[in-house]
Amino acid sequence: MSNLWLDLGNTRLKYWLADDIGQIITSDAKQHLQAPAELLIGLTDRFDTLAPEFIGVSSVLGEEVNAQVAESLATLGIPFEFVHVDANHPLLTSDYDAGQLGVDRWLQILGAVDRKKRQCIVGCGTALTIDLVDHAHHLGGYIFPSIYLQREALFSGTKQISISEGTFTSISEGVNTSDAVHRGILLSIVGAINEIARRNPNYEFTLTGGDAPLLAQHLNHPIHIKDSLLLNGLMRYFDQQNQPR
Ligand SMILES: Nc1ncnc2c1ncn2[C@@H]1O[C@H](COP(=O)(O)OP(=O)(O)O)[C@@H](O)[C@H]1O
Ligand SMILES: CC(C)(COP(=O)(O)O)[C@@H](O)C(=O)NCCC(=O)O
Ligand SMILES: [K+]
Repeated sequence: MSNLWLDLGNTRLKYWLADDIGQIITSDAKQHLQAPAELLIGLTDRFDTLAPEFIGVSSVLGEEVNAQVAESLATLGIPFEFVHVDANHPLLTSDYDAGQLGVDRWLQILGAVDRKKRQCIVGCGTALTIDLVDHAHHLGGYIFPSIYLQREALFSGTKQISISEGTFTSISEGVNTSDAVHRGILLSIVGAINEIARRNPNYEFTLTGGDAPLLAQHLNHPIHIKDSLLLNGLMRYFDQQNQPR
């Protein structure tokens, strides 16, 4: 008995194949280059051989793409279900507009939620999200452009800044355009997360998403990195056996 869990984000398609006690058998993350349904078709042979009994899907790609993805999944002849935010879930309540909250943010919170804790969940994906959860009640949060989106915005929004390569490794002041851009962008995100931590001293911080390891290096307080938080949320949502790691 195995299940396939899909996370369709704005940059990458992630999938995990897990057994019925939530142990990961195989997983992968691929940039879908704005063609997730086509990428999925390319993966159907792999999914066929993995032969899951069920496919749980998280997608923030909108109804049109979701319909294409559903069409690709239907060719597998395996039951599948897209997750929708449940404002009255037994494990989690929220002040956020349930019709607007990204299902990935909601599942990341569901994957971490602990009613004995005050938690800050930071999603480090195409958009960077910060969500505050007080004893299993979601207070709300913030959305920022990721470091890459910020660099693209500077590139397209200015005449003289044509920086499109480079690494985000320091928040010390820069002495050339490329360093000033990369350090300024990194500082904007790291500074925001540190400010949220300063304002919420007794919150436990958990980072997830592709950029979590990069950002974590520059934070000046203890944090947890959990790269399978959304997966935990999917398994909890579909009521699979899994212990929060
Ligand atoms: N322009 C880019 N150049 C290099 N890597 C990028 C770029 N944009 C995104 N990425 C990488 O893709 C990953 C996106 O993280 P992920 O959590 O999968 O995002 P999402 O869930 O939004 O698809 C990150 O690891 C990030 O480093
Ligand atoms: C904020 C997001 C774009 C993050 O998505 P991601 O970076 O994981 O691709 C996604 O959660 C989303 O589309 N949210 C809808 C708007 C909201 O949460 O208010
Ligand atoms: K968009």
